[in-house]
Amino acid sequence: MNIIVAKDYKEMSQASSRMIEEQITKKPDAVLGLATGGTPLGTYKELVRSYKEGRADYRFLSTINLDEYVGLDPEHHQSYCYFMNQNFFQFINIDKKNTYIPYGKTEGLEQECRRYEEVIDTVGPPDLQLLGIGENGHIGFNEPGTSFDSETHIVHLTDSTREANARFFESMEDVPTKAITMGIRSIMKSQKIILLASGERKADAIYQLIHGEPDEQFPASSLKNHDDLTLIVDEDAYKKVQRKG
Ligand SMILES: N[C@@H]1[C@@H](O)[C@H](O)[C@@H](COP(=O)(O)O)O[C@@H]1O
Repeated sequence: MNIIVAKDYKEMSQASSRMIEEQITKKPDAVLGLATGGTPLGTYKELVRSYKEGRADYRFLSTINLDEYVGLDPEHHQSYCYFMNQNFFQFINIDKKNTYIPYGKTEGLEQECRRYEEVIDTVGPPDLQLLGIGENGHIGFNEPGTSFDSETHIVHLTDSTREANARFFESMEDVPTKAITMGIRSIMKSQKIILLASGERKADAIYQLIHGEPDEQFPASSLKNHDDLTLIVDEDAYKKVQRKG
């Protein structure tokens, strides 16, 4: 595992966008695995800047997102589809038909999971997967206890994850209770993985990721079995590692 400790959120975002840009420069038709949440927003901002300044071209790029809420229309303001358009896709020259996000509004959820895993296997697997991390160690929406052998599946969100995401909704009742997520095995199919973490809120999770053994009770620890993992964290998220060594 490579670890890059950035001074703050901005430097963390710059370091991750640089790695993504290198990937696209090397392979313009690369496939990127993308994440939502607050953490990667700065990275998307930097990538938009690169496009505007003529340093990045996304014409041939494909993207595969990690997850989506069940029951939300893609146009819903809190859907991850909307998030990606609002924060990234609308500002760059990506071909929208090459952007993949699970469809959460379907009646046939199991079928949607199988379809999505096929997308990962045929369009992807991603050359590079960007990840955030939940305070309880979740990646995508893979909550503690998820099998390391899991592929795309439906999850019941834990109260702690719903609470952490409630800030984006009008009230806690509006936060969906289920989501479709790439599984741990699906995520591990990527060639390279970058995991981002910022802020003291993530310090315990980063400590456990670095020092713990792979354990299904802490989903991010599965990544320790990947041979090309880079953690990019800011000093606040790295605080506990630094303090305890
Ligand atoms: N499904 C997403 C995850 O992909 C994300 O990593 C996590 C952390 O979010 P944040 O980056 O806002 O802390 O939130 C959600 O649960």
